[in-house]
Amino acid sequence: MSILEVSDLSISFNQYTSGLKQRKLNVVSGLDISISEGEILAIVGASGSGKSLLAHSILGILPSNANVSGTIKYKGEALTAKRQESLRASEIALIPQSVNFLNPLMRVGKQVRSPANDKATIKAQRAAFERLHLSPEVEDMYPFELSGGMARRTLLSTAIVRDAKLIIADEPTPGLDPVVIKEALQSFRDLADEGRSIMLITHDIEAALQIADRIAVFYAGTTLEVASVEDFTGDGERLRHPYSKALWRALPQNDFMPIPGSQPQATDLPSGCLFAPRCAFMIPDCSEVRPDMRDLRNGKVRCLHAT
Ligand SMILES: Nc1ncnc2c1ncn2[C@@H]1O[C@H](COP(=O)(O)OP(=O)(O)OP(=O)(O)O)[C@@H](O)[C@H]1O
Ligand code: NI
Repeated sequence: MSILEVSDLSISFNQYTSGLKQRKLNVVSGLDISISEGEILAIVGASGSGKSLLAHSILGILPSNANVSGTIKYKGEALTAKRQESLRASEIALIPQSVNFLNPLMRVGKQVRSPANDKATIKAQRAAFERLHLSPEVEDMYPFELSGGMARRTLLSTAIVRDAKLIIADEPTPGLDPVVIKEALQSFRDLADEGRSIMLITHDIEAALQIADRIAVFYAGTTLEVASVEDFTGDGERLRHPYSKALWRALPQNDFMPIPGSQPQATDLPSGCLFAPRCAFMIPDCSEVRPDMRDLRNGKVRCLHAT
């Protein structure tokens, strides 16, 4: 069963331009994803493709000038603002993109346990630190004393102590050395194998492929494909969307050929398929119709002629 289901999510921002004119900036449109119990869904996509906004909309922490439409269901029930607030403190944990999220004035052990500070929580915090290779002294440190890797592991231990059921990790590995990345990724896999669900947001397809079950490929605020990890193989012949194939081939161990062109801006989205202007397989229809997400070979794709 899906623990989280996002359907047809769109997010726009009201912006004032010169002369107090208002315009609506559509940054996410028609986005669909789901995560099952014990599953790791990786979200990959270029900077600005809407990954963090998806995370923030699930948690209900978008800025006040955001307009949201579509449905987000957690355990089969719609996530209302009230439910989001109580789940944020219990079952759903965000490991934010910025480590500035840590309170600079509070010792990290206390912070990880907060708001509880009873014996059982102290025990759980110490066990989580041990599990993530944070030595006992770290408990009494302040955030400025932590390295980037330690800060990220501290944030992850918060989710473990709280026994979160759904962990949303937004870029948990940038700037870490390869050994630490490997360890951090393995801890995500272990947590999923215990039955938790994880949304892993990353630029790093190779990292995602090491631990995820499925990968959602984001582009210009929508999902172009959802594929299982096994589909990323060979020349990319099992992938469905020309963009996912091109991303796969652009990896260093493959052809290492970048995709010409760049992702369109929210102010200037093409009217048909969002990828059409860069697509080597584009036909005239592609610039007229925005393709719906459809099921294809045990995955999903948003492309008129993917087979
Ligand atoms: N408060 C806001 N007002 C207007 N536009 C915004 C706002 N927040 C985000 N955006 C725009 O929405 C788009 C998606 O942003 P988002 O942070 O989700 O990207 P991302 O995929 O997480 O990128 P990155 O990989 O760089 O973290 C971007 O183009 C961004 O400029
Ligand atoms: Ni982001």
